[in-house]
Amino acid sequence: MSQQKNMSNNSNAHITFIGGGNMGRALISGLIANGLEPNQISVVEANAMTALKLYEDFGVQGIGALEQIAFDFSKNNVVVMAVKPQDFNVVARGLSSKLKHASAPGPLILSIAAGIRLKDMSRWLDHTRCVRAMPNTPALIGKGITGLFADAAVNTSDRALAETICNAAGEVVWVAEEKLMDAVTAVSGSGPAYVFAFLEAMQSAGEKLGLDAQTARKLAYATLEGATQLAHNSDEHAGVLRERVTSKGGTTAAALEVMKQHSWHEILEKAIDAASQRGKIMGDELGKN
Ligand SMILES: NC(=O)C1=CN([C@@H]2O[C@H](COP(=O)(O)OP(=O)(O)OC[C@H]3O[C@@H](n4cnc5c(N)ncnc54)[C@H](OP(=O)(O)O)[C@@H]3O)[C@@H](O)[C@H]2O)C=CC1
Ligand SMILES: O=C(O)[C@@H]1CCC=N1
Repeated sequence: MSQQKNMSNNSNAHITFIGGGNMGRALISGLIANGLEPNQISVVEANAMTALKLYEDFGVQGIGALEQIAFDFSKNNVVVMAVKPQDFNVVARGLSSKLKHASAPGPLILSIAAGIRLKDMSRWLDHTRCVRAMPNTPALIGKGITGLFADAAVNTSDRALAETICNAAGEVVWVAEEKLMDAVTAVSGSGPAYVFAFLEAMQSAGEKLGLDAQTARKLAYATLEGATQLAHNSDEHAGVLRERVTSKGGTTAAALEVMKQHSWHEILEKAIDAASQRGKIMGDELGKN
């Protein structure tokens, strides 16, 4: 069930994105669709073409570089750090010099960067009003899910503000320990890519069996969407739903047997574990700066 809250209630909020690439764009799209006015959002975006496209599509004003920012540091201000993890340190240190001039408590900083830990971002920013978020690209159509983590220093109203922003992109879950953000990243942050890879394989398998590309695509996409919604709306475990499709000695059993022989379940678990490990390594390495 959707937990979305309408952003139009946040009439004073101003959200500045630093980075308006794939994920920044997806979140901006969700926020605008949820009632935030374009003049409530700014984007600091190094790539002029990316910034122009955001302006054309959403009416959101682009700022070429951090140095050109003139923040109004009122209480509702939020800065979303949406640059690549490798660029985070430099951007955070640049932002830190701006934050020094802010009246307390300064803006809420919401980081969506994979791996970057709160203690490191707080150190680089010299700022503790920080929350970590891990959204995913279905945010573009308001169907995302975001994992959130904040440490005990972050108060209830800041948690609510972070949640409201992320709700514009879809559902929200909080995790109790920061290390679980790597698991969230591995399951749902990266997750759409696994699903798209699955769709690609379903479609190409259909084509190899003689279906034209359009028909194979339609069958694959509708099946994924229908099965996902069925599972979502059901109280039963996905395994029970799977068994209902699997007639004894039938076609599904033949397919599942091949998937079992190739350790499909284990492969997916290993892949998701690799993503989580990568998040931890990125956090360890980038945190040394
Ligand atoms: N893509 C996804 O599905 C998800 C991504 N994330 C996280 O979101 C963050 C962004 O990822 P994603 O959107 O995919 O990356 P992108 O590369 O698409 O977007 C980052 C954007 O920031 C720009 N940029 C780089 N340096 C600066 C700077 N100093 N000031 C302003 N803008 C700058 C980049 O420009 P240029 O291209 O010219 O370098 C680029 O347009 C990452 O930290 C990632 O971990 C989280 C969840 C899901
Ligand atoms: O691939 C990545 O590192 C980012 C984080 C989650 C999705 N994309």
